[in-house]
Amino acid sequence: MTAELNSEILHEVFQKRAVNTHKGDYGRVLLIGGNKYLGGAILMAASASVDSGAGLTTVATDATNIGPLHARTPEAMAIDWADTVALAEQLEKSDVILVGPGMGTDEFAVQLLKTVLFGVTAKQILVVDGSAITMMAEHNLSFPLNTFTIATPHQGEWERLSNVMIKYQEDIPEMTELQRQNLNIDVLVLKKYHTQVISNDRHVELRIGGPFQATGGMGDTLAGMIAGFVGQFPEPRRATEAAVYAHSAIAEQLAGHNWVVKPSFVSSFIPNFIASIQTNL
Ligand SMILES: NC(=O)C1=CN([C@@H]2O[C@H](COP(=O)(O)OP(=O)(O)OC[C@H]3O[C@@H](n4cnc5c(N)ncnc54)[C@H](OP(=O)(O)O)[C@@H]3O)[C@@H](O)[C@H]2O)[C@@H](O)CC1
Ligand SMILES: Nc1ncnc2c1ncn2[C@@H]1O[C@H](COP(=O)(O)OP(=O)(O)O)[C@@H](O)[C@H]1O
Ligand SMILES: [Mg+2]
Repeated sequence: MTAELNSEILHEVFQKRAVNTHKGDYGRVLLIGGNKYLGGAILMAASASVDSGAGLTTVATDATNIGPLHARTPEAMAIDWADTVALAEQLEKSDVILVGPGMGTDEFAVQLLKTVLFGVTAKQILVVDGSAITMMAEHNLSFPLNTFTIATPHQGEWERLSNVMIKYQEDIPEMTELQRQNLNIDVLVLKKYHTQVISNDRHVELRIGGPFQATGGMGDTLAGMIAGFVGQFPEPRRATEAAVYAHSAIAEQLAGHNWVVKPSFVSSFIPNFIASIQTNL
């Protein structure tokens, strides 16, 4: 049976920060996404990364999103994703790269995704979400072999990627695991009511959270949290599990007095949530 992902993961992953550290010790995170129409997705991922505690967050996005990003999250840096020189420089120096939120699936986005997939190295961690997953499926692209890769599809995206309808996979966890291996995904975050996190050493299921999270941008926020967590905490499998748990734990707390929990509201409570666990360490 699939084990439950519970709050123990937070105590396992969250670590006190040594006093003599600096921002370079907490992850250089590059977030790639947000076309002219879906800029909000990458803005939400950016605030989630910053609020998670990533040391440095940089966003590569359509030029139209840069002003709004700076107005909303001045802590994040930005480049125009059409600037190939700046993009190559950021791709090289980042520890964690998230690609996909609000990226769209046009020809420019396909080429940009290919640049990322071919450009990432063994020293980096790649998080693939949203439109990037859809493009991987539509264009039969492979996840990179030598880079630790985290994929965060919702059920619709997972069906596209795995080519098997969810209803045939639901009762056979081994089937999902086989697909994960075949696709060369190191951590699969299969998002739904009771999200599953599947990696080579364990398969866990989230049993918190609820329909108050069923609102656009909730997954973009989770993707930014995962990027921020794997950038600063060791062991990316466990850090991903902690992000998945914290994301829904915060939403559940806020749902006590909110009918729907806005994704940006979740982000704004991440520092408070981590501190509340930290004080118990
Ligand atoms: N503010 C912004 O900028 C926002 C930008 N966004 C960005 O938009 C891009 C497209 O992402 P997307 O998820 O919105 O659309 P898409 O890839 O077509 O998938 C939907 C299809 O899958 C199906 N489906 C089945 N199970 C499902 C499940 N558990 N959860 C969800 N869907 C499920 C679903 O079925 P149906 O609803 O018909 O039942 C439907 O057929 C992506 O880059 C994202 O980052 C959004 O985040 C919104 C806010
Ligand atoms: N009914 C629900 N119960 C628990 N979690 C949910 C529910 N509906 C959505 N979520 C969570 O919200 C997030 C939605 O992700 P996604 O569909 O990618 O959103 P978006 O792309 O709009 O940001 C996932 O983490 C998912 O598990
Ligand atoms: Mg999504």
